[in-house]
Amino acid sequence: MPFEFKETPIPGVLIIQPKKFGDDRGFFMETYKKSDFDKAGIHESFAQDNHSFSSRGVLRGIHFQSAPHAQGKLVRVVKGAVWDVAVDLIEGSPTFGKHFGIELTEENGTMLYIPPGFGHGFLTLKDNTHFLYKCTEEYAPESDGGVIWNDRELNIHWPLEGVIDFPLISGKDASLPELETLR
Ligand SMILES: Cc1cn([C@H]2C[C@H](O)[C@@H](COP(=O)(O)OP(=O)(O)O[C@H]3O[C@@H](C)C(=O)[C@@H](O)[C@H]3O)O2)c(=O)[nH]c1=O
Repeated sequence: MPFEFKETPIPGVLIIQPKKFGDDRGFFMETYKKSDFDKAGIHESFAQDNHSFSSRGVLRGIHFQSAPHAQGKLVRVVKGAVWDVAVDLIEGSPTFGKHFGIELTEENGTMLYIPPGFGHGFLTLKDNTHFLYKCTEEYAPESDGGVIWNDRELNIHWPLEGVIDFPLISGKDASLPELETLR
């Protein structure tokens, strides 16, 4: 199989390592294949592909879309590096409020699958970071939701040291509510 799927401490969140075929020209890799993802338990189909570009120290998140537009996401970095975080925001989940973080870089090519209903955010660790992701549902701004990046209860350790003193965030993200409001 051209992918290695690894479980994380949060059921449903998967680390996916694609296999790179390098040669004199560069490399080739598959980044999504329905049959292999199905075998690994990812049965959702994807409806939208996104690409964002950020300078170093940008923090986007923590975002989700609520039902019926909840989005599963398959995320990766093609240039630069991020600290990527998935947060379980599924009501009644035994791991509600728990998060998983991982470094995704141009070099490691690692991908993360974040199930529908989860929150997602990332901090860019390098300048000129290009972030690509597939979503299982289309953008539905009326279903937009989020949690503030530095929520005390979530207690996410964003690796800001050596990157930036305070992350660059959008006005929208600066006014996101605390986790408590989702209960
Ligand atoms: C997400 C999105 C935004 N937009 C528009 C709305 C707005 O004018 C502009 C920027 O939107 P945002 O500020 O929401 O972009 P951004 O902060 O990059 O939002 C993204 O953050 C990461 C963490 C995610 O997980 C994504 O699902 C998405 O929520 O792009 C679309 O047209 N389609 C989309 O799918």
